[in-house]
Amino acid sequence: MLDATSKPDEGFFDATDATRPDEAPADHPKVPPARVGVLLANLGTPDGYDYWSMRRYLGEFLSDKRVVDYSAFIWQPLLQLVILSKRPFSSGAAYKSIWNEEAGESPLMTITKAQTAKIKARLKAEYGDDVMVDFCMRYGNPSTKSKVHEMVRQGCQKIVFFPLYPQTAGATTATANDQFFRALMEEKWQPSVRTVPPYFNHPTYIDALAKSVERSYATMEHEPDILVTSYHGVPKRYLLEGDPYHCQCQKTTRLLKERLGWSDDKITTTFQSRFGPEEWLKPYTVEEVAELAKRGKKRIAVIAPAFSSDCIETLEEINEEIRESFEEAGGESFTYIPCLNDDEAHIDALCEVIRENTAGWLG
Ligand SMILES: C=CC1=C(C)c2cc3[nH]c(cc4nc(cc5[nH]c(cc1n2)c(C)c5CCC(=O)O)C(CCC(=O)O)=C4C)c(C)c3C=C
Ligand SMILES: [Fe+2]
Ligand SMILES: [Fe+2]
Repeated sequence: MLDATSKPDEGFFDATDATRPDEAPADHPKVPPARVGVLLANLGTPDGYDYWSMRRYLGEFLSDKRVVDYSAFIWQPLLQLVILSKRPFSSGAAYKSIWNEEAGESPLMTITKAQTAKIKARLKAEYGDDVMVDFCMRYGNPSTKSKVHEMVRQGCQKIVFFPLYPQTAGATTATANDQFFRALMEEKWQPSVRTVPPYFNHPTYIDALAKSVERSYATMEHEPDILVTSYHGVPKRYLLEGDPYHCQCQKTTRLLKERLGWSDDKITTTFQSRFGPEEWLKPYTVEEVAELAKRGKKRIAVIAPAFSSDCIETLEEINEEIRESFEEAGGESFTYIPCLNDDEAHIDALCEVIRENTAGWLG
C-alpha cells in the first residue's frame, strides 16, 4: 500500500505520477521509480536429462508452429505418440554427456547466466538503477512471461527485448518475440517496447568471432586447411517461403572471411542438426566434413556462429558426432572453436547492440 507520508525519493513513488504522494489515496498501489528493462532471451533448455524433463521440453519446443509448421492434425499425433516416446531417451543421453552436474543445469543455462551477469555489471556501471537486466527462455524456465511480469512489477516502463540469435529465423527470433508479445498481453501497465534486430553483420560481433578464430589458430602448431562455419539448419522450404536466416548466415561467413583477410578457399559455410525427413539447408555439416577429409583437407577447424552459447548442438553434435564423421573419413586434426559465450569481446558486442537499441531511453 502507498504510504502517503513517504517522499518520492524513498523509492515507492514514481516522479512522473501526476498525483502528489500526500494526495494519493491510502489504497493506491505502490509505483516503483521508472526504469528501463533489458531482457535477454535464449532458446531454453530442459530442467534435467530424465525422461519427463526431456519430454516436457521437447514437447513444448516441437509443438511451436514457428519451429515445425505442419498441420497440428497430422503433426501432434506423430509428435505425442512416436517422437516423444523415443527422442527424450536419445536426447536425454546426449544432454547427460554434457551436463553441468555441479550446477545441476545444462551448459546453455550456465553460460546464459554468466553472460547476463557480465552485461548487468557493465550496464549498471554505466546507468546505475535506471536499468534492470535479466534473461528469460522461450521454452521452459525461467519463462518469458514470468520475467516480463517481474520487470513491469519493478517499474520497467520501457523494455528492450533481446533474442540472443545473431541471425534471424522464424524458428528462433520471431518465436521469441511472439512469446514476448504474448506476455505483454497480460500486463495492465503495458511498457513501451523495442525488439532488437539481428546483428549478424554487426562489426563488433564479427570482430568477436574473428578474435576467437585468431586466438584458437595461434595455439596450433599447424594451421587448419579450412575453417568450417557450421550454422544450425532449418528446412529449405522455410528459406523458399521467405525466411531471412540462410542469407544472414552466408553474410556472417563472408564478413568473417573479410575481417580475417582470407581467400575463399580458407572458409566454408555448412548447416547442421537436421531433424525429420524434409530437405534442410545444405550442405549438411556432417556430410561436408567427411567430403573435405576425402578431398585431402585433413586438418579442419569448426566454429558455430549462430549459437551465442555452447549447447547440446555444439558440445555434443559438433564436438562428438561431426568430429567422428570427419575422422572416420580419414580426417586427421579436428579443432572445435567454442562459441563466444561470456568472452569479453562478445560481451562488448552485446553491450554495444544494447546501447544502440536503448538510444534515447538510457544515457
Ligand atoms: C525441429 C526443428 C528445429 C528447428 C527448425 C530448429 C531451429 C533452430 N534451433 C536453433 C538453436 C538451438 N536448437 C537447440 C536444440 C534443438 N533444436 C531442435 C530442433 C529444431 N531447431 C531440437 C529437437 C533440439 C533439442 C535437442 C535435440 O533433441 O536434438 C539448441 C540447444 C538447446 C540446449 O539446451 O542445449 C539451440 C541453441 C537455431 C539457431 C535454429 C534455427 C535458426
Ligand atoms: Fe534447434
Ligand atoms: Fe540466402
